[in-house]
Amino acid sequence: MITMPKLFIYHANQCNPKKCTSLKMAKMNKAILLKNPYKVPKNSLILNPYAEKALSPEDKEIVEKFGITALDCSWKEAELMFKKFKFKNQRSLPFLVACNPINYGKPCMLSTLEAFIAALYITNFKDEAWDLTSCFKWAETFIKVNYELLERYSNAKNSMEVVEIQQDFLRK
Ligand SMILES: C[S@@+](CC[C@H](N)C(=O)[O-])C[C@H]1O[C@@H](n2cnc3c(N)ncnc32)[C@H](O)[C@@H]1O
Repeated sequence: MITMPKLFIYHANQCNPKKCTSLKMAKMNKAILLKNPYKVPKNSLILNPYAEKALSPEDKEIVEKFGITALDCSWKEAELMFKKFKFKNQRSLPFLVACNPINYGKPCMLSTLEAFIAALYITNFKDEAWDLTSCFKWAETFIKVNYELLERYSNAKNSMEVVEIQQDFLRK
């Protein structure tokens, strides 16, 4: 049985609504859309590409208890947005390649949907990660292309080991 952790999205309204993965997730009842950044649940795990600490399986408890939050904004505004709001449990995702049509093939610039899929997979909510792939046709490809890395990250003990796996992969 699937027990999807709560997924929150602060939606900054900077997207093309036809292509926005967050709006689709909300429409499919996979995530809760927040219009006010101050309503972001303060203990949830915040997906921040600029955070110093990498997400690891050690974060499973936070995810289970408080859920995951992403900030859906334009990549042009993203760094500034994350500086503006002070969140508690901020984590970056380790090296993974985007498979969404806008940033296809680019490392680390994941869509909100891909970021949630990766976070769930690495914290060992794998069935839940696969379940989210129903939102877009290309989402399954994201897991398939990154499968080896996602598996390795999901077997790491902690954030340090996740970074070691990433370094080892990038060296080769
Ligand atoms: C910048 S928005 C762009 C969203 C795009 N409009 C869409 O439709 O998916 C993507 C969000 O996903 C999360 N995200 C993406 N890549 C990430 C990474 N490498 N590490 C952590 N979070 C990431 C962050 O919350 C980020 O703000």
